[in-house]
Amino acid sequence: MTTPIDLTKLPDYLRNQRWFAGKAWPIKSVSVMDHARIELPGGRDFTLAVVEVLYELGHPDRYLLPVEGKDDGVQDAFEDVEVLRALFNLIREKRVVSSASGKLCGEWLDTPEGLIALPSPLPVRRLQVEQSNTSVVVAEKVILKVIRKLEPGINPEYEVGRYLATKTSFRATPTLLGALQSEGPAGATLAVVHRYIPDVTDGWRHTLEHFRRGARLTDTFLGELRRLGQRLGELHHALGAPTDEPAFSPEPIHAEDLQRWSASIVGEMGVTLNEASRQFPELEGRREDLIGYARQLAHVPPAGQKIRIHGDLHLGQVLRADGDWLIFDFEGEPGRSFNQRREKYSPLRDVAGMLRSFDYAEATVGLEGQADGERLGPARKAFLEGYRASTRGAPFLPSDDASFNSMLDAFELEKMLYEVRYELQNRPDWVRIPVQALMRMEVRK
Ligand SMILES: Nc1ncnc2c1ncn2[C@@H]1O[C@H](COP(=O)(O)OP(=O)(O)O)[C@@H](O)[C@H]1O
Ligand SMILES: O=P(O)(O)O[C@H]1O[C@H](CO)[C@@H](O[C@H]2O[C@H](CO)[C@@H](O)[C@H](O)[C@H]2O)[C@H](O)[C@H]1O
Repeated sequence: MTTPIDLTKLPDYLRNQRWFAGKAWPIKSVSVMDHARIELPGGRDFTLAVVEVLYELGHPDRYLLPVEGKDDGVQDAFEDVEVLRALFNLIREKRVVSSASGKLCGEWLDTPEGLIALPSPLPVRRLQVEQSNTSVVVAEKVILKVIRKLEPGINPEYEVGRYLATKTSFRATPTLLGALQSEGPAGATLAVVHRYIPDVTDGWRHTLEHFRRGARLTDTFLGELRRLGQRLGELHHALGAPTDEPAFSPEPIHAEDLQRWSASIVGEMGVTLNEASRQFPELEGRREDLIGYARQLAHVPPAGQKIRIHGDLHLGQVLRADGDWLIFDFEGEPGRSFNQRREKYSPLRDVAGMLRSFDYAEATVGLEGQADGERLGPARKAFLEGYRASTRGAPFLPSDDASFNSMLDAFELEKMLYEVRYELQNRPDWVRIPVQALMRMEVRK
């Protein structure tokens, strides 16, 4: 199978794409790992290729490259909605297409939600949001997300979505309906399909709206945050239930886990403070206290379970629809490998992620000029009340408050360090938000 891709043009082409994450590094070479030709109506076709980008330094990256057969250079085939429609049909019809070194497999789940009636011809519209992937809404009922930057291994968004849809009754999420997988040496999840939720707003925008209203949060909004905590508790019950699927079966937290997590936070602290303290020298003065904080985790009496978790929970990962919350995007933290993201952890890591998000919301309205008020404390309290009420007695949590709080503090610290690294790389103007949180952190007695 020959590919119509002109490899000499690819480095320049890639550097000009919004979704290409390697803009800062000189490219050594680009090669096609696998490619498949997919037919379109009217005798046309397009090529779906997996390309590997080698840099002069560092690890190679893989990208999904959809190209239409043009002579005048590389043309992104996703500009053509017919191409996205064809990909969706491939998934919906569970088709298998041979590729140069493997195959592409469309998968549609045999669940009640999968029995969705769709009109013909299929109306397809692009999602009007800034994103690194490419999403389209099909018939206002489903959303197809084609993934641009590919990671080898099992994609947790697919794996967790599939598990929730087929093995649990948790439905406070846009249900996974299907996926496109490539099999062979370039094996990866290329696309996922979920139920589309109309008229949603994300939790980040919704929370900012409330934080902007004044010094105090309304009882109604605090009730909503209690409900958010409850929904997270329900997610953890679903992910923490006994199962014979090894990837999801809960495991006891041992002293070695706590020591490993503690050591990992100490290691991340070293890397993060070295990177950040050039810009924020005041952080150096906090290094010892913060290390002490991370070390406390190693001395928590082992209790509770490690389970699969959301892994990157924040207000942007929850949707508000019909007066309730949906939790979505189970991809995990983009800075970690799929294998790291698929590890089991204490569910308190998700709780910590959401608590950090309230701090971001408070800092954001502060930067906008909103006067200090009584927002952050009550928001945290309401969310934690909801979470604790729905997880009372759950085997995945430590039963005593002291352990619960020490673990939560350590995971909040871990998230702050991650955020410093994330912001340094992506939004330098925002680094001060997690840096100020690190400066404020107090050791709980
Ligand atoms: N099932 C859905 N229903 C409605 N809107 C959605 C759904 N999934 C995602 N969105 C919207 O699309 C945006 C981007 O989705 P996301 O899966 O986070 O893409 P990416 O991984 O490319 O950032 C979300 O912030 C949300 O506004
Ligand atoms: O791309 P993802 O949504 O998976 O997550 C990454 O980007 C997030 C920013 O969009 C980042 O979240 C941080 O900023 C949020 C406000 O924009 C805030 O609500 C979060 O608490 C804060 O962590 C996330 O960490 C990163 O993984």
